[in-house]
Amino acid sequence: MNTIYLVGFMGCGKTSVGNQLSKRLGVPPYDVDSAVEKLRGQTIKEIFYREGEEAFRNYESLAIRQLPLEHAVVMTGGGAVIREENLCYMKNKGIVIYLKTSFPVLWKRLMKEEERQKRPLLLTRKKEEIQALYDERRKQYEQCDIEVNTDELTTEEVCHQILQKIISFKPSTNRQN
Ligand SMILES: Nc1ncnc2c1ncn2[C@@H]1O[C@H](COP(=O)(O)OP(=O)(O)O)[C@@H](O)[C@H]1O
Ligand SMILES: O=C(O)C1=C[C@@H](OP(=O)(O)O)[C@@H](O)[C@H](O)C1
Ligand SMILES: [Mg+2]
Repeated sequence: MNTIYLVGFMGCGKTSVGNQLSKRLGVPPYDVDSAVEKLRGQTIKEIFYREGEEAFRNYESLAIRQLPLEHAVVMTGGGAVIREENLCYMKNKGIVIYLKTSFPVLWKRLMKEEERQKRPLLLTRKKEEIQALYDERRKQYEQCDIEVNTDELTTEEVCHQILQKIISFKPSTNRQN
């Protein structure tokens, strides 16, 4: 089985759906944020505050390349696609799935205090700045292989749609090995 990479903005459900999907497929889940935390022995929040976002992006890019290339579900962080080379790498190695969610729905999910506290960008930027980030990143997310709109779906339903869509997915012939 090709590795499945989940991408999309913070709060679209990559971590929750990825955990369910990996169970359904009987393969391990790899959350890139968790891999970075393990690599550095600090939380994402601590890394942002102590070392800065650029350092976090370097660890994130490294973690994506250290994960297995087969039989796995990989949940990226929302900013993993900022670096074009990360998106190219994932598209080349596996199937990239975009969990598409409208900004008002994301905002509602992210404003729960426990969700907000986990995400340094939400603690340091205003709503308009986060919306601008969302608009800016959309172009990158839209280059993925498969899209699933999560607005009206439960995480189980998102998982089900992914399973249906990957059955008929044909990888492009210009992949590089
Ligand atoms: N389809 C969904 N419907 C309702 N709530 C969701 C859905 N997907 C995720 N959530 C909730 O949104 C929050 C963020 O989910 P998470 O999986 O951490 O997203 P991500 O990893 O993409 O940032 C969690 O509280 C989660 O339960
Ligand atoms: O969008 C981003 O830049 C980030 C998203 C987070 O992951 P989730 O998308 O899982 O929240 C995490 O990687 C970090 O806080 C930065
Ligand atoms: Mg996550």
